[in-house]
Order: sequence, then C-alpha cells, then structure tokens
Amino acid sequence: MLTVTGVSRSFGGVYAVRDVSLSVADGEVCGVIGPNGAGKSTLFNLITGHLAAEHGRISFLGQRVDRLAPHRRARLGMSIVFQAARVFRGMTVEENVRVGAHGHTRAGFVSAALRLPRHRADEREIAADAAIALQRVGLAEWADRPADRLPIGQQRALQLARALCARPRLLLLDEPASGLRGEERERLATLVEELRADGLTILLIEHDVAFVTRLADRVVVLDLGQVIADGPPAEVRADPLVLAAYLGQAS
Ligand SMILES: Nc1ncnc2c1ncn2[C@@H]1O[C@H](COP(=O)(O)OP(=O)(O)OP(=O)(O)O)[C@@H](O)[C@H]1O
Repeated sequence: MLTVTGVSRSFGGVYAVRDVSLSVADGEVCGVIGPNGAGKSTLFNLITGHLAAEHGRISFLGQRVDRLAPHRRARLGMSIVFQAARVFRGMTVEENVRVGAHGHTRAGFVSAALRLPRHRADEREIAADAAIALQRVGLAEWADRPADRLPIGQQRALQLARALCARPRLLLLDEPASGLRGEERERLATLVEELRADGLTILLIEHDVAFVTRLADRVVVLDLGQVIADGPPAEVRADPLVLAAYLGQAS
C-alpha cells in the first residue's frame, strides 16, 4: 500500500533521514521506533507531505506521491493523527469529528462551512460517518459535549475518530501515546488493536517501544536517520543493534 524508497532529508547539511526504505502492506500495522532524534517525525512528515524529500520516492496505492501536497495525499486516503494534536475549542465532540470528513465529500471545507444547498446531501453522509466513527472509538455518548472538556485520553480517541471519519486507506499515527499514562495508554492500545482487527492499515510512529511492539505486525527501527532493523517485533527487540541504540540513549 505504501512504499518508501531511498528517501533522504537534511537540515543545515545534516541528514535527519538518510536513504530510508520501508513498506506497509494492506491490512498491516507497521511500527516505526527509534531513540530521540532518530528521524521519526521527519520521516512521518515526509510521508504525509508536510516536508519535501530531497531524494527517493514515496508511492501510495501504486501512485507516486512524493511531489503531492499534503491535502492531495489525504484525498488519496492517507489520514493523520498528529503528535499532541489539539481538539477544536468551542466545538462539540461531534463537530470535531465532522471536520475530518471534508476530504472525501464532494463539498470542500469552505462550501460546507457556508452551508450551500448542494452540500446538504453531503452533510447527511458526514453525520452518518461521524456517528460511526464516534461509536467506533467509544465516544458516542459524548457527541454533544464540548470537545475541550474531554480528558486527554478521550481527546486522543476523538482525534482517531476524526481521522476515521475521512475513511482512510492508511492511518498514520504520530506518537499517539505521548502524554498518556497508565489506564489511558492501555485504552488507546486496545482501540488500536480493535482498528487493526477491523483490517485497517496503520503506520504507527512512537517513541514507546513496548507500545509499538505490542501492536505492530512489523517494526522498523531508525537510528541517526537510518533504518537499523526491520522485522517482527520479537526479532527486533532482541536485535543487538537496536539494544545498543536504545542503551546509547540511556547512558
Ligand atoms: N525543522 C528542522 N530543522 C532543523 N533540524 C531538524 C528539523 N527537524 C528535525 N531536525 C533534526 O533532525 C533530527 C531528527 O529529528 P526528528 O524530530 O525527526 O527525530 P525524532 O526521532 O522524531 O525525535 P523525537 O523522538 O525526539 O521526537 C534531529 O537531529 C533534529 O534536531
């Protein structure tokens, strides 16, 4: 579904991501881990289009996308949950989720905001999608409450619902567990497991090794901008290069 081939990006002459290749198959949960500064966020932004690659190619559903703007990639079916993304204040939970739908309806965001008549059919479709997404993440009963009153764990679930409302082919999660503790983290892991059981394809970028190795079918490890391991979680966790990269960080 997603193929990244020999992608590089530098800042001020120093490579943040260097000659990285990885692929995500249909229905797979692929995890990307790595110590601080390994290049995870840079890689994520290269895939979503928020940063331009200097070398390499990125293909999504058989189409080359590395020159496409983020919204064009989103329209092809990439849906993103950004690291520590906020919910929209002054909007209900349901309204927050609806925002995610505007990529795939005929109506653009502006037309929908103006509530032009020809977009009313879309509105019904969006409401149905939002209801399904809220149900999926366990927030249906919170639909009419102000989004910013939700506890952080549920705000993260809300961001997932917003991404699901766009009917993604590939869900891209950037450090979804950051800032979550104990029970909230556990609930998020269960939710990602459920999405995986639904057959959703997920690319999960995360600092927390235990979180990723529990959820991913395959794990790619970055260190100093390069891939140092790629394989099943158990294999990767025992890899001496991976252990050394994480130990190096701890010392
Ligand atoms: N916009 C930027 N300008 C300059 N340097 C950058 C920029 N973005 C990232 N870098 C550098 O690129 C390297 C990789 O950073 P990146 O944020 O991708 O790593 P990361 O693995 O996501 O780290 P963390 O786990 O700490 O978020 C770091 O050395 C960082 O300082």
